[in-house]
Amino acid sequence: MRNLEDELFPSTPGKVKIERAHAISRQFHRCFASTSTMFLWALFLIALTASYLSFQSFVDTSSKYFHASWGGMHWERQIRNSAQPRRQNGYSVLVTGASGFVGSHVSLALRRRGDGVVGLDNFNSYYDPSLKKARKALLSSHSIFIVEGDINDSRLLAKLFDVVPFTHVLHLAAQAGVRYAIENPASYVHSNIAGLVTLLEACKSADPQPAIVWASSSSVYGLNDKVPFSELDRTDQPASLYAATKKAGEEITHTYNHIYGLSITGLRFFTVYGPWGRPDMAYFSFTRNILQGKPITVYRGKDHVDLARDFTYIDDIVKGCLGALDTAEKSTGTGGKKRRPAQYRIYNLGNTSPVTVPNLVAILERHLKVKAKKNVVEMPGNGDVPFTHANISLARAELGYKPTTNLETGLKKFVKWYLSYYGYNPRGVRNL
Ligand SMILES: O=C(O)[C@H]1O[C@H](OP(=O)(O)OP(=O)(O)OC[C@H]2O[C@@H](n3ccc(=O)[nH]c3=O)[C@H](O)[C@@H]2O)[C@H](O)[C@@H](O)[C@H]1O
Repeated sequence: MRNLEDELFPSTPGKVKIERAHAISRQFHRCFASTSTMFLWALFLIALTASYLSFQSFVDTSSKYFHASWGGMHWERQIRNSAQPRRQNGYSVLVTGASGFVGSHVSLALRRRGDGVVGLDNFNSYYDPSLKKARKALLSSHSIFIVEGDINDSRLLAKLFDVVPFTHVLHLAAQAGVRYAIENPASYVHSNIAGLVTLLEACKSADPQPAIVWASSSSVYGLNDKVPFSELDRTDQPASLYAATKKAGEEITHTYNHIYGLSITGLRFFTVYGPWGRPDMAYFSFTRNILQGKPITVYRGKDHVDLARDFTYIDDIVKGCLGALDTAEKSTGTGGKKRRPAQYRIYNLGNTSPVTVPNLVAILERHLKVKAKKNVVEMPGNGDVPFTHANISLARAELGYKPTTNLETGLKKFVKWYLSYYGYNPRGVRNL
């Protein structure tokens, strides 16, 4: 093999001077050419790296701007893990509103029995988001991943269905609260109408289409005075915008069932209460005020008639949700087209034993061992209805729904949780 020295100084005598000069010149050019090629390559690589980095930063920035905190391989892996059932024939359930009161409870129940759960929640500030974050942490400790995002985000929904073939969607994300609709009507339209339609659009296009169980409300019975409320009763007299959006939800879901073959089950929840509940609800805010020695406002109906609610304990509601998921048939559509009629159901999930608001206060006083400072006023015309009372025969027969917790027991459990979560501040309270 010839080495570099042989190349530059050939062994043939006579030609050596000229050839040597040519050889040096050729080699010099070759060397120069290869150095400049290398230099050009280096420049090219630097330019490539720089443009790749700036493209990455553009993607990151736009991803932050357009769809907050989702996307990427790690994120997808978390979604898949969380959705993975841990029992035979288990479900993969997308739970919207998973950091909410009912959503967090049902997610945990599903996970405990071995179903896969992925949560979706926008952590809005309708009430203290730190409570929602605490629920998220609880779910996280049970390996349930919650995506921070909005049901109005169609790209996010499409991505979720792309990553996981969800068998069921438990749709609980909503703008709740009856009286808040006076203050912020647009938020009800945004979540309960537009958000619902966006979610249904994603479900109809998903392959396979999931079966959907979603939260309607006892408020759809509005001003009805025939009790107990049965699913066949009229629901065309809503007393609040909240009720009207839930009623609209029932009609909208019917349309998607009819056109696209989505399997739909609507659950009319009756004033759900319990540990990890919603701070905007009466039993919760009364507890806070009673413990802080602040007055509570108790509404009273016409002719001094007490208001009453069919208060329903969270564990019973969870069983109702599981019963609905377990009896839901598959959706029948594919590629956005219905192949045959799909299941469409609506059930009351109540307790069937209404309690008046003054009685609710008396139970709280007993459990808290503190007397409430009551301020009784005429019910303002802000969306409230005088009473609710569920007929649950249909849910009992078809979902195996059987509530077992009365208000006395349920509030005892709530108070125990409240004191352990928030602690007890005896400043200014008066013992019974
Ligand atoms: O079943 C439902 O579909 C709804 O249930 C719940 O609504 P409501 O039954 O109205 O519960 P909640 O606010 O606890 O008021 C309870 C009672 O206390 C009275 N009430 C209320 C506040 C107050 O300051 N004083 C008072 O007397 C009030 O007049 C009422 O008589 C959910 O919030 C709602 O999101 C929806 O899910």
